[in-house]
Amino acid sequence: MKNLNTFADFGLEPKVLQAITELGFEEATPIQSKSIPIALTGRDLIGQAQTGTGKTAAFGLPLINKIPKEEERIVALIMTPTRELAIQVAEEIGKLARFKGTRSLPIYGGQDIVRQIRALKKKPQIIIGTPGRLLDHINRKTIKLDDVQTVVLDEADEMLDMGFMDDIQSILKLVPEERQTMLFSATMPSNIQKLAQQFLKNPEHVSVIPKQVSAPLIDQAYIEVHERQKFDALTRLLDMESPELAIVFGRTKRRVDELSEALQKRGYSADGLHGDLSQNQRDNVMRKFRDGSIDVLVATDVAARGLDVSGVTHVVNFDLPQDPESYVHRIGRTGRAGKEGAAWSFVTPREIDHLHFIERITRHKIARKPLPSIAEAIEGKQRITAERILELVEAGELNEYKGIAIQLLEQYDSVNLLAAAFKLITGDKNDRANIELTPEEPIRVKRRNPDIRSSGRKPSGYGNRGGGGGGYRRDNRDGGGRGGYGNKGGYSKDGNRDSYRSSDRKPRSSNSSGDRKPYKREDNSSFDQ
Ligand SMILES: Nc1ncnc2c1ncn2[C@@H]1O[C@H](COP(=O)(O)OP(=O)(O)OP(=O)(O)O)[C@@H](O)[C@H]1O
Ligand SMILES: [Mg+2]
Repeated sequence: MKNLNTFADFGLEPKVLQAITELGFEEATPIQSKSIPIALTGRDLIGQAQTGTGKTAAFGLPLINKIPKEEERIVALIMTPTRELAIQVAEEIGKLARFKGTRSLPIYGGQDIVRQIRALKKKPQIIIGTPGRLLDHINRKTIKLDDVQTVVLDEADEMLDMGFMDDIQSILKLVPEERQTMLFSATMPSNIQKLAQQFLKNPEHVSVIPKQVSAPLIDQAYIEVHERQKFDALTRLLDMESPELAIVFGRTKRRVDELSEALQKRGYSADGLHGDLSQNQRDNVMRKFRDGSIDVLVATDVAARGLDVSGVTHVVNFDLPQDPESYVHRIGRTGRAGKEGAAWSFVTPREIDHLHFIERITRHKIARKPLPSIAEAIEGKQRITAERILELVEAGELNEYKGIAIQLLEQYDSVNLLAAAFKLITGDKNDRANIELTPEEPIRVKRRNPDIRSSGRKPSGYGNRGGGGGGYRRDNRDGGGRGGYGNKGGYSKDGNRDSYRSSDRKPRSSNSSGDRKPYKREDNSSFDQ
């Protein structure tokens, strides 16, 4: 995150600078130093920068700076694709606005609407919301957008994707034409340009994506496994690597449920997140993950975009994602704000082509690593246990336990005693717990025209992706993750984005069989700058 600019260079108000200092931001990140001056002029903006590089503050700071304290109307609107992201962005805005006192409010589906209406009476200046619930309030006339001067679409490519398009159009129609509109994401498929033409006026493009689109501090690896080996591979990996916090992505809701239950059975502190849970459950899981009371979050793509949880050292793609974008965003939950991270993907033999496709589009070679051995897993567990024991020794406060230790040491030698203690702590009583996951179909890329190559820096791909065949059986998916090729969608209107079969869904394609329309990335430049 090296940059020449300090925040003081932008002419931000002292109270805004004070918040920045308080948060410990020393230098502006490249996307911040490039986009803040432009955003402050009021120009429209399309901002692209790698995951975890501070895009939230890049749009948040100019907003906060611009809004007069005495403003009583809603003058800014930020839209996000998921509820968790709306909550998080609202929190970050809240921190940045702490000294200035700018009032912001998250508005998302699943939360008591009466409570939201009450909060809206306190005259927030910035609303951060998911499209469905925003529309709900607009229809009830509890939110009025007549005075909105700035609109931000966070995760713009996701937001502008088909599932949300109609809602966003309806919302933006109600915002005065004389406004500033900004789009941000780490990935900007080229079709976003066309969509941006509808919503933006002569936007400035700010891109700080170097050659590779995924964040540079993420060590990316894959393990070739058969479907039935995946669970053991995961537990060995978790044991070997002992992550501080890990996010494990599964393809469907059923997968996430089964996997988080199986991990719990084996003694891991894990829980699942997907769109079929109640908002209360979702909030609880996120709270537990953020405060470290669970170490492993198992999630569908609902957690792929934007989430910023410090301490996430590992991301595991238990199932490969369909889209390279999704891969970039999923692994971007680690390696944030200058920290390092590790991303592991499980790839079944039939998915190797798909992995190469992801490599090609993201312009990054993913290293192949062997399946961790049982010995490595045991060694990892012992290492982490030893570290924890030593931490306890350093911390002292062991008086209550010293009596028994002394007694035992009178009878047995210390090596045997410690070894037995290790066996007790690390030996898995539940190793034999019978775990059977419902198998998922492999993701398959239909053979593409062999002529297709990267031309210059343009990756090949989307336009030629197979639409027919392959994919997974949709009925089998239990509504999780993304649709097959023809249907990237999977949002309900309230940002509950993986509830695929929500009744209010507007599927893009009426075909439900293998003959789906290919997911339309107009050309191949999805990671173009
Ligand atoms: N200038 C800065 N210096 C240090 N840390 C920063 C700075 N700006 C932002 N951060 C922190 O970096 C983390 C990542 O920021 P943020 O969530 O905005 O990333 P992002 O670019 O939006 O990522 P994603 O594409 O995944 O949404 C946050 O914890 C944020 O507080
Ligand atoms: Mg973000």
